[in-house]
Amino acid sequence: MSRDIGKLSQSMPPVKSGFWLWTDIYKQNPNDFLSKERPRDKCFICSNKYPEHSVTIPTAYDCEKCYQAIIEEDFKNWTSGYQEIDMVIRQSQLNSRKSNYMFLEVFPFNFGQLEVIGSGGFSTVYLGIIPESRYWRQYQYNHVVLKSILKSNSNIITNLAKELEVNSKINEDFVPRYYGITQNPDNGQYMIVMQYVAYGDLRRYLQAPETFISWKHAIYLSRCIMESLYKIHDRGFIHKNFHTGNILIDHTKRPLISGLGFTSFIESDEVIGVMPYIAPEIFDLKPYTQAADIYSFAMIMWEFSSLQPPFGKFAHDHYLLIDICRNHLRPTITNATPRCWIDLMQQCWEPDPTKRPTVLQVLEKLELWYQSYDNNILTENIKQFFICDEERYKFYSMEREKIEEHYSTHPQAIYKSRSMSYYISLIQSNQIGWNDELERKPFDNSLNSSKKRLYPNVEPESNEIDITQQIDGSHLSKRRLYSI
Ligand SMILES: Nc1ncnc2c1ncn2[C@@H]1O[C@H](COP(=O)(O)OP(=O)(O)OP(=O)(O)O)[C@@H](O)[C@H]1O
Repeated sequence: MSRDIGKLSQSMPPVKSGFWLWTDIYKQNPNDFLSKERPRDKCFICSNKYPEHSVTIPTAYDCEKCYQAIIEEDFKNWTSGYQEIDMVIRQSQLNSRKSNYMFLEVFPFNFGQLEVIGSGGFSTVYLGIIPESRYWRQYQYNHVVLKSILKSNSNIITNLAKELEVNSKINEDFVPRYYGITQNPDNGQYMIVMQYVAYGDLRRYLQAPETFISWKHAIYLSRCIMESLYKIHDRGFIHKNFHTGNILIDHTKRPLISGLGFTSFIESDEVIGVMPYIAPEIFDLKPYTQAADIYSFAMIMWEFSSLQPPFGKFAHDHYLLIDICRNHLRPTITNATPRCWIDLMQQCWEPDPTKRPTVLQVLEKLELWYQSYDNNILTENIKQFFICDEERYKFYSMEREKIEEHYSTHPQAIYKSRSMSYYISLIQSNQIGWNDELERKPFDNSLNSSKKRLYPNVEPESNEIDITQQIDGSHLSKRRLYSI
């Protein structure tokens, strides 16, 4: 998994950073291109004065006008085969100076032997080696990731162009870098070329044998995730498919948010996602709001507390969905969870989206806990995190077999994104309306039905702890909480 962490690419040319096109002028005579003899305050090609600074070794790239001209001149030398995609790539190259040299390109299909490293609901993900390029760019590793798009529809090219555009525009270090696009000549399939993120997705990271997720680390990761979500919401975006498979952990153990622009692959009003992370109102055809991402985050919080994916011991079918939407079933809270974490999580998974906190409110709490933890300020909350850490140690000191059993999921628990259209139509055919649903309902048989479908091998018995009393004001029916 941590293939070549820390091993930087050996193949970088010894020139300045940024967008660098291997133009003929450079290839034929690098000395001429990088001459020290030229004037340092104006462009040696067009004689325009540089805005404020003088440069040490003047190149054609120091002048905005000539920079654009060189890039434009090169447009005739490449194409993806589709004008729509070419336009997005061209724009990213023209903007690259302003966007911290984030640019897209069309790669020849030359990535060495590809190795499958993951798959999502709509894609297979491969690892390949850094390809040859017309440009120079700084890579973190010798590898890049190629993502093939499995779902084909009539708009595949438009959608691919949209995905590239959204991701190149975000241009922040909390998303994995998109490098461009390539096409496999054997089957004509298009693949997105992107940054290789060393530790893979958060779900995998949480369960890796070498990982120890202390509460402090859980708070740190949650805080970074919410910081990124804040930036996404602040720009008016909604992620819409926020789950631990879409959060990648880089070599510094910092989370990156992937899957943005993902919904562009979907027919406009189709709901796509992983059932336990989708806010219940979405199944009632309410519009996506930022509060839906907050609900998904509650599930991620639960995953940090239990070290299991939500509803992992359940089949992800319409029985579970009815329990979630109509009976407000939520994952069982483990007894090794600090009170403040439970409170925040419960606020985030409120059935009524208007009662959920905003991303900023969540972020403020996480920041406060992180700072207190880091500075050893022993508030009541922090003491609880310390106590719960002791339970963590006990969990991690169990035999690996038991730990694996804890992680195991029901064979019909599906953590890859898929269309929810079928389930939505079932929910819609149900007579219970959204407003009735918000009334506090007694536990009903349908909940028992999904309980019966728990994965038989992993149904916990001996270590059940009933802490229903601890859940203040909960409208949830009696829940059994399992120690980890
Ligand atoms: N840039 C990357 N670097 C390393 N691993 C990656 C990268 N992108 C994806 N992966 C791995 O491949 C898996 C599948 O990724 P993909 O984006 O196709 O699906 P996903 O994120 O699980 O989303 P979904 O199922 O919602 O489509 C991820 O969960 C992760 O383990």
